[in-house]
Amino acid sequence: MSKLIVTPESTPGADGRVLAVTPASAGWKYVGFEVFRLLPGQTLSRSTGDNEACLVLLSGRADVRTNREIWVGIGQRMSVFEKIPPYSVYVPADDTYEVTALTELELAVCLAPGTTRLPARLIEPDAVGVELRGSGSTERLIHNILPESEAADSLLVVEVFTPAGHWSSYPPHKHDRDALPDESLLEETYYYHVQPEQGFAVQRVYTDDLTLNETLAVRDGETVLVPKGYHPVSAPPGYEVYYLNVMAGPVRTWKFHNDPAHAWLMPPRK
Ligand SMILES: O=C(O)C[C@@H](O)[C@H](O)C(=O)CO
Repeated sequence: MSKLIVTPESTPGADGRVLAVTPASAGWKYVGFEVFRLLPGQTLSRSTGDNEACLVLLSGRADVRTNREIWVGIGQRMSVFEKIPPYSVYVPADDTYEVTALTELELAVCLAPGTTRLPARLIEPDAVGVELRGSGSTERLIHNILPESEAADSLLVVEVFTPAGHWSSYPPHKHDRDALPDESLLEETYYYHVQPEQGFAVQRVYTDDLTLNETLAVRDGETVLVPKGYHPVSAPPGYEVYYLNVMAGPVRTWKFHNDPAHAWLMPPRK
């Protein structure tokens, strides 16, 4: 198994956690990522410490409380494949959160260093930027949950639906050099769901010199680490692919560089 794939636990821990990526486990500096599966009535309580957090209700409904705020009965979709934007909660560093599941809940906790103390806030579905990107067999649906136009210290969070037989994160691009204004350095995680769930996605992660050159078959519930390099994704015919991306780095901006070999595939800018 590739070191870039993180597999979930088959049984959740006592706190409901099925998957965890930390900077230490990934061998990088900024991005942390966890997935919890909570049963109705189960509560997850955490302090954010030095990190800011974006809690994404992937599926199910919950009450969410922070030090100063409470949101009751949030969440709408019961499967990511309903393809409606999710409810999310931004929690700054030095705060706490308590999530009580009202239904079965799949919760993603996206983490990165918090430097200021922005107020905690609810990100409602209406505030999520919905975008159709690409055309033909590269058309995919994007939900910009926490883009750089919205306040946060480090985190960028986006979810992508790739129809069966389509490609996304395509043409291949990378963001692994702190060389603004041309390119930003962002670590990235990809958390996958596949429908039907026996399917798989294919993701290639490679650098120009091919010292990193992996082609991964990724299953439902797995996470791919993208520490550097280009990282295109393909959804096989018959299998719809969902992923949630978390990105963070020294500067909170997404400036990517296309693989020059394939940049000709980029649609001309209008
Ligand atoms: O365009 C897409 O299909 C999604 C990607 O941009 C993805 O969010 C990513 O690779 C970000 O670097």
